[in-house]
Amino acid sequence: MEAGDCRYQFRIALLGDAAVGKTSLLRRYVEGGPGTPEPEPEPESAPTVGVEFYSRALQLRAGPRVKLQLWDTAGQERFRCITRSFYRNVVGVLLVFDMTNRKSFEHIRDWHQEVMATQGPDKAIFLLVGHKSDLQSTRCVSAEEAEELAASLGMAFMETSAKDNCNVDLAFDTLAGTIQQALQQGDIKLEEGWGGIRLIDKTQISRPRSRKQHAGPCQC
Ligand SMILES: Nc1nc2c(ncn2[C@@H]2O[C@H](COP(=O)(O)OP(=O)(O)OP(=O)(O)O)[C@@H](O)[C@H]2O)c(=O)[nH]1
Repeated sequence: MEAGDCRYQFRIALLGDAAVGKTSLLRRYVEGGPGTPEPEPEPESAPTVGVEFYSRALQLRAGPRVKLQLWDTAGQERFRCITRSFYRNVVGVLLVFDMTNRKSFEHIRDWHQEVMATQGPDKAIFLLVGHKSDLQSTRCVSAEEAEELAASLGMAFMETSAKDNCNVDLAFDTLAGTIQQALQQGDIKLEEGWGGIRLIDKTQISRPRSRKQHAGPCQC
């Protein structure tokens, strides 16, 4: 599906501690869409530097086609000055923790607070993601406590695995569907100068289905 067929662009960011699996989850989603071959495994997983961009077009079940512009942010603290500058212009956020890393779960409230402080309340739609669900034997966060946290922050919770390709499409599709619903109901509005949601110019030349760019070095 070409991005030129899409009516809206939704900007979505993945946030969470370093090494929780944000890049792997995103690559699995972008490269593992319908009709595409299985993604090549990463030769070695290098930490994200600043922010990297991907995109994928999606036909919403009850709505138009949308282009998801997906921002993979670095979890490392030293890149925070770059990643923070992107929060204001997102409409959707996947808050990702590693189910085998308790600290990454405990930091979810901080990540949520970071976005809320930048955006103001009621702007972004969040989804809490417990990642690496294939590692059940070393899991140290229960589904119940993750659901409790999600409910207290007003979002849904989902478990995913990039390794097993479990719930990967469902997580992104659910978030995009919730954004579309909020747009339809007027809970989120298209605003001049805000990049979270954009109407796509139909005269735009179609671009390749996915691409990756680097946002440049940290200026801290
Ligand atoms: N078992 C398992 N390992 C995973 C999964 N997803 C990612 N990993 C591993 O987790 C490690 C970190 O993955 P990344 O995708 O680089 O993590 P990240 O959150 O993007 O890290 P930063 O860029 O530093 O913020 C790598 O060794 C991956 O192979 C998964 O679903 N299951």
